Amino acid sequence: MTPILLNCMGSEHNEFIKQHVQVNNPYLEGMEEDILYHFSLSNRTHNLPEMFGDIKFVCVGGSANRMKAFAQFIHQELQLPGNPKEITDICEGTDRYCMYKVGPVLSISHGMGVPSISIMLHELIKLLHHAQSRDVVVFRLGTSGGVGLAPGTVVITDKAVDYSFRAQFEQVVLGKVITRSTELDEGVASELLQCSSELQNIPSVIGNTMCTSDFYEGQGRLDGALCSFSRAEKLEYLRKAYEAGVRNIEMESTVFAAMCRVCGLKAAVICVTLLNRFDGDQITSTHDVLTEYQQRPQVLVSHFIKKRLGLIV
Ligand SMILES: O=P(O)(O)O[C@H]1O[C@H](CO)[C@@H](O)[C@H]1O
Ligand SMILES: O=c1cc[nH]c(=O)[nH]1
Repeated sequence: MTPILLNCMGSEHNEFIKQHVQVNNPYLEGMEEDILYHFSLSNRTHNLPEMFGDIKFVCVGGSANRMKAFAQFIHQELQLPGNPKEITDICEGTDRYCMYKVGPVLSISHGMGVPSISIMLHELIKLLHHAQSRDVVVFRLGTSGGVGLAPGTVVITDKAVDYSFRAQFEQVVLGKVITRSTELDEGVASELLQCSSELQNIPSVIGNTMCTSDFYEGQGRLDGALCSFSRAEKLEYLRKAYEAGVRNIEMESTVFAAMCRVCGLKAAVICVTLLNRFDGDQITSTHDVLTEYQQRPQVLVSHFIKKRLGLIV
């Protein structure tokens, strides 16, 4: 039964709603088969409860290589049997996204930008629903441009905000704009900050994250193929963003927060900053430095998962 239809049916049902993933679409119920096209999976051809029913943590990030590396890393961290190098891509039937399952952890890539992550999230949320997964926490592990922070700082998002610093995501549906809230789970964010204080070399802050639909002009960069503003205008916009609590800029957080929230999934965004945007636009750190920065959100979330699983106190 689709939880959303049970909304007014008493406390037992409310408990069911809290734990399960709530797809928000009455038409799904009547479909004989649901093909998750971009994952190359279907609820008829695959036993989704058997494959994914035990998932408790989903980690998503833009790059396929990063999410494979994360899957191998968490395999080692959880000391699971088998060779982490031999983990296979569940979505190998498509080259849109990659997906690895490591015990109770799912690691998935989502590409760059709101349209790419939103397609992935529709299919992920339906997958978790078909699999009857319960009590799932979803993390976005990403990279970002810092606003007034030293490169390498990990930002745990308080609110995901749009270009006007509003905690909302606008989606055009049938020619009309639908606005959804982008607030994330406060408890998970503070648990993550606590985890960072227990680790060495993961400088972390809680702050707002601005989500844009472009890396260059959309983030106020002066180094794109097009630039329609002055250096002074760029710095003024970043100053206003800083005053509104923005500490980093990336390209997926608002739709990620909005979709997880509507579907009853606890979610967090953890992005490392690659540069301080007050100092420049080009990413000049060496490959090795950038690789180490990108591991920081992974180390933080691994600590969180191990604590939640009771593997460390
Ligand atoms: O590092 P990822 O997760 O891809 O995230 C950030 O990096 C990409 C831009 O380089 C955008 O997708 C942005 O959100
Ligand atoms: O400046 C940056 C760096 C990484 N990702 C972004 O979206 N912006």
